[in-house]
Amino acid sequence: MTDQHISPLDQARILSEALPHMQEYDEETIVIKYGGHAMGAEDTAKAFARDIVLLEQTAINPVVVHGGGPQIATMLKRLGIQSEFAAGLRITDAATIEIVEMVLAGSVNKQIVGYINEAGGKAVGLSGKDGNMVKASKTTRTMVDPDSNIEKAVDLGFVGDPEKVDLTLLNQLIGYELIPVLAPLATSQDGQTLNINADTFAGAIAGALKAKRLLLLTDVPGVLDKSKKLIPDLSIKEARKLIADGTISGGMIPKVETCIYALEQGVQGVVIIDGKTQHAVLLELFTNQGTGTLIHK
Ligand SMILES: Nc1ncnc2c1ncn2[C@@H]1O[C@H](COP(=O)(O)OP(=O)(O)O)[C@@H](O)[C@H]1O
Ligand SMILES: CC(=O)N[C@@H](CCC(=O)OP(=O)(O)O)C(=O)O
Repeated sequence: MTDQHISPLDQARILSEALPHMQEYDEETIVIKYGGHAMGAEDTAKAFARDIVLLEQTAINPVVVHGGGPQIATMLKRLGIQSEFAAGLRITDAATIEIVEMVLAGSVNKQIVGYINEAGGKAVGLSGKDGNMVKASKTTRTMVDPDSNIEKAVDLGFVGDPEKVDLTLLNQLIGYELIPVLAPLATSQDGQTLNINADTFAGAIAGALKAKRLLLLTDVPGVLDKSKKLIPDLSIKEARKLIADGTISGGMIPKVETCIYALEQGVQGVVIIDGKTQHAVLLELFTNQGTGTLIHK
């Protein structure tokens, strides 16, 4: 696993340089959202799992929240079920929620758990339904109808916004040095399963845990400007402006909104980074080289 081009002395120096960062995060909780697009290559996914185990080993409490949008899309296509998005959220009917749960809480969740455990960690795969962790209410959104130009309510079906996070189960797991790996599903007050955007879910978990950091791993280097150049840092005000003028669109909107929410809930540092870069998590936390977009107050 060691890089043949780095001398043993340099390896020791690199480890030593990580010490102040390890001390900064000692006993702190860090929420890492692993996006479906970032999960692509097996070697990167395994490197990600190793990074998570390394965090646990250095007395950090990692909590992983994963997505799986592309993986859901592949399964729906295979089954011949059409799927559409409104305001960046999947319109989820009764047939779709079954597949969403099967893919998220089943194959995707168990694969990440498997990789972390293979790397020597003790991951526990759950969804927000377990232990009544996340209660959600059905999402309501309005959109402007292009024909009439009138705002209309869109029925997104079984899609939810987190309302309440119960930390009992998560705190137990963290206390026993187990690594929670969470699929973004929740229960409504009347017991229905709801599909939650994984960024929104990660923000709710990070906010409730008062996490020290929230890392959102995606498939782009961070927030890009109109000429596709990386924006290294962004204030809440600037971020809102970029959403309003359309520079930030699609799946980047819930991501940036999650960052704003998490900051307002007291999470200290929130970044969007490229999860396709090997060891993106270690680079971000244990080196002085921030790689993606830092969003701040
Ligand atoms: N300003 C922007 N900067 C970077 N990405 C953007 C921007 N606006 C829209 N996007 C899109 O957002 C995508 C990331 O969101 P998404 O596909 O939901 O990722 P994930 O699966 O990681 O949650 C990028 O691949 C890109 O196509
Ligand atoms: C309501 C809604 O849109 N839910 C998402 C949940 C998965 C997700 O968010 O995955 P990524 O992070 O990989 O995009 C969906 O069905 O695709």
